[in-house]
Amino acid sequence: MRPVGSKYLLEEPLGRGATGTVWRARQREAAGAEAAVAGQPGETVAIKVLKEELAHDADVVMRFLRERSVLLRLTHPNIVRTRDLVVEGDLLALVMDLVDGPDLHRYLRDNGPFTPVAAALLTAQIADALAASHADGIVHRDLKPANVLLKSEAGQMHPMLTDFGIARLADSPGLTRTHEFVGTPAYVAPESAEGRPQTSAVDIYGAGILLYELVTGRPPFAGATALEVLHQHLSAEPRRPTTVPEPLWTVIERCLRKRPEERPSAENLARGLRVVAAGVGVHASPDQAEAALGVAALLAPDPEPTRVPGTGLHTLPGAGPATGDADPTQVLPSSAGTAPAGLPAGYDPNAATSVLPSTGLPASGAHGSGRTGDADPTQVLSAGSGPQGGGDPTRVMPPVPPGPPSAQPGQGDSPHPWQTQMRAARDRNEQTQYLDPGEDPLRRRPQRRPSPQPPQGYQQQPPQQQYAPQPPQQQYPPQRPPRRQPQPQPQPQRAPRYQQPPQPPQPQSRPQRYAPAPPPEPTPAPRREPRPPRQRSANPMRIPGLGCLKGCLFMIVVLIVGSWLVWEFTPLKDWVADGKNFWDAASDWITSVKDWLSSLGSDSGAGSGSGQ
Ligand SMILES: Nc1ncnc2c1ncn2[C@@H]1O[C@H](COP(=O)(O)OP(=O)(O)OP(=O)(O)O)[C@@H](O)[C@H]1O
Repeated sequence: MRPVGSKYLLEEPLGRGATGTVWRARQREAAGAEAAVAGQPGETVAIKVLKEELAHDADVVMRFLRERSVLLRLTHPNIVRTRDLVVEGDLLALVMDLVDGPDLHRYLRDNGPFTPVAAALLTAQIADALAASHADGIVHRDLKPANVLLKSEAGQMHPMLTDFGIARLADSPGLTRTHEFVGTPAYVAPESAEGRPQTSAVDIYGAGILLYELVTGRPPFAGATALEVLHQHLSAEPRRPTTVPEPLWTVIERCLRKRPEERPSAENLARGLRVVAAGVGVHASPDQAEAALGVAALLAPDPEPTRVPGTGLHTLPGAGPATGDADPTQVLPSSAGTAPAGLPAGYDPNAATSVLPSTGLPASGAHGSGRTGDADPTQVLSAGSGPQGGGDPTRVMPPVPPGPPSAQPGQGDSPHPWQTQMRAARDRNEQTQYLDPGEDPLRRRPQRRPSPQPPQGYQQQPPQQQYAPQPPQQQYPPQRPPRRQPQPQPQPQRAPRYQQPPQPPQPQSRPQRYAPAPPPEPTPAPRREPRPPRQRSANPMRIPGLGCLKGCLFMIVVLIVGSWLVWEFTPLKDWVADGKNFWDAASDWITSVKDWLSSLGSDSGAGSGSGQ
């Protein structure tokens, strides 16, 4: 078990996606005031540990901190609650409520399509969640069955939308660059595929695709490659399957309009779906059936859709201006339709969250695995590799500053406010105690960078410079346009007439704003003492195979040579041996010593003999 911060212990991985790995985890102690939910020791939670390249991206880290209050206050009965955000070293993690149940993608694969009534009611709840988040200024941008978890409650399936804000966090210039989009090909709205400005209407498009898939078992647009699928989003009209009742088709068709401004608002979608569910069931009264047939009147668009900041800066080559008025039937370049080399056959359009380039790049092999280890992959395709692809799909691309750096508060000598926050967030977490690397999947990662040093000032990265991932504190993200101010709106609790029991009222807002801590003194990271070089023996001679004997031999040789030199080159030999050379004198001494020893032996022998 691996600790995350001081409050949580990772127990087992539940699944892996494009942005990270989700773990079942346990709370060690109650979280601090900065968490949305303090929790109890022993409580089980789910923790999404963001991928290393995200955690290393300064822009993502800053956004993680900046959006923490937004993510933490987003509460709705159909949204998986984010309880806490953890920054520990260079690890970023979202602590969520654990949902005990399959995700919708897996459920659909195992159980087949839903009835029209069930599909409409389930999607209505997802639309409720979208309405709440859109009202709070948050667009999901990656709505798909894999991001809907099915919580079992009193024998009912309760859809819970998850991964809120993740697309926004992952949509970093460092990872995606501006001419790409984040999303899953099968669920990507035409405007996202084209790089036009995105609004909350992209989620309605995703909901339409999801609804189609719920009643038919497959998404409406398929293809051998991700780009073929994108091509269809842009140009193909969905066909109504015979099993889909007309009122439900009306809703699907309106959600799948190419023009975002023609799609209904999330709130109207939810309302329309409930009317449809009431009117297409076997127990529907004539009035209800009549109302369902007139559902189109309920599907009014959102007059003020929530914008996704920073989108629509670039368009596809040949895709028209980024004005939102581009011809919705305009298609991707012709390279889009081909299946470039290296693409695995049987591309699963449902499975992948992608960062796709705008021009002919294939969907490469998936790398993730779902809870069951099946093909529930996510992929991040490399950008700018051209139609041939072949780039490292998870490559961290150089950040592209949108313009010349403007003087921002915090730039210069004093730390940026987000740096202060990040340092404070890191300080809150205790040092990780590491497990045996073989047991800890988090440690089986490529070489980690040295721990970031506290900032001393803002270093502007030259735009053309090859990007070497910088410690997060040393870079400031480009400034984004201000987000729409959240408007706390009471979510009307509808009384569903089917299956779903009324939802208990939820506390709507709990704005736990993250209070910036006073800037701590920049303390240099403790330097590790360099290890002394390993010595295999105390003897510096290193004569292989001789061990400690070599030292003795060395000393004997030194003594002999030294004695010889003294003997030969000083008057010593004349004083003590009448001018004999060294070797003659030495042999005389040895003979004398031997004689003396033998005389000692004979004396002791005679002594013992006389004693008897
Ligand atoms: N809060 C949660 N409780 C229980 N299980 C969860 C929770 N969140 C995610 N999971 C499980 O973890 C798996 C992986 O989640 P993740 O969000 O990373 O996958 P994904 O949606 O396929 O990824 P991505 O959207 O990044 O491509 C999911 O399939 C789901 O089964």
